[in-house]
Amino acid sequence: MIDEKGILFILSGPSGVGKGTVRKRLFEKATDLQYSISMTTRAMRPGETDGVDYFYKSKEEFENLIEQNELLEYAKYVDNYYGTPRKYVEETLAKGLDVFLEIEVQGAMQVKDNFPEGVFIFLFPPSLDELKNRIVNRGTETEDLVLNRLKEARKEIEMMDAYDYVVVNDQVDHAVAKVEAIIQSEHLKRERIAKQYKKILEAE
Ligand SMILES: Nc1nc2c(ncn2[C@@H]2O[C@H](COP(=O)(O)OP(=O)(O)O)[C@@H](O)[C@H]2O)c(=O)[nH]1
Ligand SMILES: Nc1ncnc2c1ncn2[C@@H]1O[C@H](COP(=O)(O)OP(=O)(O)O)[C@@H](O)[C@H]1O
Repeated sequence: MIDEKGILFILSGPSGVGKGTVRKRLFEKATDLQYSISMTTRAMRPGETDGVDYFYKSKEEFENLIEQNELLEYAKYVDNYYGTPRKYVEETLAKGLDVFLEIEVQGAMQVKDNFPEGVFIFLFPPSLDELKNRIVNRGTETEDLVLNRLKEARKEIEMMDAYDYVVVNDQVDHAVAKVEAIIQSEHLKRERIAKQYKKILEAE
């Protein structure tokens, strides 16, 4: 059978590289992708909406979701849990729609175990100095945490080999264009495979 499921795209990379920024810009343009809204225990920030930016959960609620195997992956990040709802992803893919995840690296590696056929995109900083600048400028971390994040980033960058694509986030628009090109080329690849499969069937 030809796989008529949608494609799962995973955008990941070190903290501060610009995952959220690139994802938001992409979704201002792309309409065919379904963004999987994550669950989190972190507090809602001003301007955020429950069910739009995240589904906000208490620690107890989140731990229940883990126990009931409701999460495709989850990770602890700065003392808060973040996770991807399994049902939404599986059901949306089954409808033939593409799903897009924007998650940190530990979570992406768990998705890889469950969905090796997913398309894994690693967002890469132009340099470690620039990564540091972005973390500092974002202003959400103390100096100690910035150093911690950079140490983590070095380890995360070593995981790059597990990904299908690497996109340098030099300028947001350039990075978004590259992600769009990846999505388009993955579709073409699918179509080509489906055509070849049809030919083989017809020849039989
Ligand atoms: N593993 C995992 N990471 C997530 C998920 N949702 C968001 N993240 C990541 O969690 C990190 C923190 O996100 P957030 O609290 O919104 O703060 P940000 O640092 O301003 O983007 C980012 O690296 C996100 O990519 C998820 O469902 N699973
Ligand atoms: N291409 C870019 N050039 C300059 N600054 C950027 C770029 N992409 C993101 N940023 C900035 O870097 C900081 C971290 O971006 P963010 O999207 O929060 O990263 P992540 O989601 O990977 O932790 C933010 O202040 C954001 O505005």
